[in-house]
Amino acid sequence: MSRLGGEKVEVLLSEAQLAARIAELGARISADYAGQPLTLVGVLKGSFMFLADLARAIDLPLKVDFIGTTSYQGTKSSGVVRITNDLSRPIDGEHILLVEDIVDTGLTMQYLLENLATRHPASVKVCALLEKPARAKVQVPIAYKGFSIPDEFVIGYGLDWDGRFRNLPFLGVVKP
Ligand SMILES: O=P(O)(O)OC[C@H]1O[C@H](OP(=O)(O)OP(=O)(O)O)[C@H](O)[C@@H]1O
Ligand SMILES: Nc1nc2[nH]cnc2c(=O)[nH]1
Repeated sequence: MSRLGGEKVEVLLSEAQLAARIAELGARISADYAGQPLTLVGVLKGSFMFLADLARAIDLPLKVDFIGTTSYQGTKSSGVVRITNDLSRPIDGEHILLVEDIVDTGLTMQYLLENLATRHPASVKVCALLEKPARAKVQVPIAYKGFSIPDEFVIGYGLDWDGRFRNLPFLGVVKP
C-alpha cells in the first residue's frame, strides 16, 4: 500500500510548483532581513516540511524554533486554539517570522500574533505557504504568502487529515 493508503488524491500543487514558489519566498526574505538577526518560528505540526524547505532557501544566519498549536478535529476547526508545545526560549528583542502551512479561518494566526506580542519581540511577521481567503473569519496580515487556494480541505506537504498524509511530497485534495 502506498502513502495514499488507497485514497484518491488529486494534485493541487506539485512538488515543482511548491519548490519554485518557496525559492522566491526565500529570496525575498533574505533581501528583506539582510543584516538583521532573524528567527523562524515554525507552527507545528503542519509547517514542518515547509519550514525545512524555506529555511534552506534563506541565505541568512537564521535561528529556528517551533511552537505547537492545535484546533482541528478531522476537517473541522473547533474554533479554540491550544498551544501543545511552547517555544524553547524567550524571544524578547528578536525579529520573528512565524512560518505557517495554512491560514484558513485565521484563528490560529490571530491567537499566535497576540500571544507572541506579549513576549516583546522586536517584530513579528507571518509567512504562510497557503491562504484560503473564502474561509477567513478574521483578517491576518500575511507578509509572505505562497499561494491562495480554493475552499477545499487540502492534505500533504505537512498537512494532515486526522493525522495522516503529512508525508505526501505534494499538496492534494482527497476525492470521494
Ligand atoms: O486558520 P485556521 O482555521 O486556524 O487553520 C490553520 C491551522 O490549522 C492547521 O493546524 P491544526 O490545528 O490542524 O494542527 P496541526 O498543524 O498539528 O495539524 C494548520 O496547520 C494551521 O496551523
Ligand atoms: N490538512 C488541513 N488542515 C487545515 N487546517 C486548516 N485548513 C486546513 C486544510 O485545508 N487542510
